[in-house]
Amino acid sequence: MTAQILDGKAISQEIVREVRAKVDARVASGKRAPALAVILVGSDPASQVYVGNKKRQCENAGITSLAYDLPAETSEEDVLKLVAELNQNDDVDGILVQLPLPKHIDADKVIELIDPIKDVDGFHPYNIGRLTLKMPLLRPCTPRGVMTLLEKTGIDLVGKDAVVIGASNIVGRPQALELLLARATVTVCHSKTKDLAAKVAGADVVVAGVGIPNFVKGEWIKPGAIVIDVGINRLDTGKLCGDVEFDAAKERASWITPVPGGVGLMTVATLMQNTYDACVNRKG
Ligand SMILES: Nc1nc2c(c(=O)[nH]1)N[C@@H](CN(C=O)c1ccc(C(=O)N[C@@H](CCC(=O)O)C(=O)O)cc1)CN2
Ligand SMILES: [Mg+2]
Repeated sequence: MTAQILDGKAISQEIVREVRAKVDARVASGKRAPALAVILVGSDPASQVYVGNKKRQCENAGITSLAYDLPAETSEEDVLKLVAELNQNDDVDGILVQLPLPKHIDADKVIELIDPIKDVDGFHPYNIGRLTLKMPLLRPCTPRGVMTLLEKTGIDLVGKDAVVIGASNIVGRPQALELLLARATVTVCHSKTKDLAAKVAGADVVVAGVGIPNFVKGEWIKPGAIVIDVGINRLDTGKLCGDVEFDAAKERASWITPVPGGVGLMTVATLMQNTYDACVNRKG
């Protein structure tokens, strides 16, 4: 079996077009466009690419983006002060702090200060709590983007055995909650998991988000499984690759996401949806 490609490029463009239509209707009715504040501390090259993609998609979606590009030496106190100001600014609907932050800044502290109604990354304990309790409000972009990719492709998850590899706050944990909401049976694997190969071999759906190139071997994949690769690893050659051995896995899977061109693009498109949603939640 050769897998079909879950096309993050086409579906992310569709999502951004849908957001654009809603923003245009909103502006035509006399309301202002949604506004997103993006805070980038330092000059990590990957983060610069991601933030650049976010700003470009804001333009495509008709969302106003406000850039706060701060030097790496910015103190934690100054970042917290900026977040507090943006919380109070009625013209700002969404606040995003690009991760990772430099080591001297406590990311949990910064995230917890963001007003949950403006938390378009969905990382605040309030929003994660709501997702846990089956009452989602703003949902983390990567896991929500994965769910949209599956929904728009017509893939039903009810009753499927899903294995999530990686238990990070950004990907693994919220992804498990999303899959549970879609009524899959979910196993979360991490660095201490015993016999990962066997867990993966039993899975109808595999979501890999560990950040290690080619960590998931193609031969582990159950024939016909759906493979979602959240990893974006930069090789010394400059090439991007995922956490899954793509060429081998695609010979066994029924559906697979490419890297690049898969989940990463959905993350950014979902941020546009979340920013629109945050604006409507705040302003009607
Ligand atoms: N505040 C946040 N920080 C981080 C998040 C997040 O959701 N919020 N997730 C990741 C990185 N991420 C978002 O910021 C992200 C990852 C990938 C892409 C993307 O466009 N990927 C492209 C390839 C881009 C490239 O050339 O490198 C693709 O996969 O095709 C955008 C955003 C960590 N930090
Ligand atoms: Mg994300």
